[in-house]
Amino acid sequence: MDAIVKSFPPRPEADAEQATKHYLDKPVTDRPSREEAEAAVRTLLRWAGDDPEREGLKETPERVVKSYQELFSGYDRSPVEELGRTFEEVAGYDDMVLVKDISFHSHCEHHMVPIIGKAHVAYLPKGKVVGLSKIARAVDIYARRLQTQEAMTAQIATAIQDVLKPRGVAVMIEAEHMCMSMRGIQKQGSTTLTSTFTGVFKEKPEEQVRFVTMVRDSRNG
Ligand SMILES: Nc1nc2c(ncn2[C@@H]2O[C@H](COP(=O)(O)OP(=O)(O)OP(=O)(O)O)[C@@H](O)[C@H]2O)c(=O)[nH]1
Ligand SMILES: [Zn+2]
Repeated sequence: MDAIVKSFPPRPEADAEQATKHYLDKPVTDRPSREEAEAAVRTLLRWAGDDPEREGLKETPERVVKSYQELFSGYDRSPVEELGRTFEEVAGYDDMVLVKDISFHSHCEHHMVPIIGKAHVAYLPKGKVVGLSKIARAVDIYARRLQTQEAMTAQIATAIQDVLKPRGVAVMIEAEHMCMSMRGIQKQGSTTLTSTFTGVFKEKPEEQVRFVTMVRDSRNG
């Protein structure tokens, strides 16, 4: 927790509770050196039963560490910062904004194998809107961390609710977990659906229905 607090200074106006939430938006841990990370990959290669010194694997630890930097780049980026760039000139538009079929690749925190899916994110604006790409960026940042689907769904909704303060947020994620298809129970093609609602979406079931219908309709169309 100390490392987290030090790494991400609070905005001056934030009170203590908000500030804690804000830090958690961008977790930071004490990182090993690149050399230590490469040594860990060599250990795993040996654990898998191969020889890290053979020609084809010589540069693999370096490649794996580089690819981890990309696959887990979400730890170095802040969804709150991305969502902070809002604008108000939308001619009074205050109905649902839905960004659907945002494809993502994540990794499950239990097995560190891929979760591949799509996120559908909607909000009901109150005064201000956010650039559409910023919603997809927020999804991407959370996806590029170790995740459970439930946590990722909640994190996206909370970030949009906290930063944009809209009348409500709806998030639905559908994903395939490779830890269920490649190993373990080995069920290919099963999809997990999660959804979460805040504000008006939470209070009014008809708004939830409208969200789900729009997600489905846009898919069929
Ligand atoms: N709720 C939830 N579970 C997940 C997610 N990703 C993976 N899991 C599950 O996490 C569980 C971990 O179960 P454990 O019994 O601790 O680990 P395991 O022996 O590898 O489990 P099996 O996958 O059943 O072989 C499994 O049931 C996975 O299917 C996720 O995003 N959400
Ligand atoms: Zn898993």
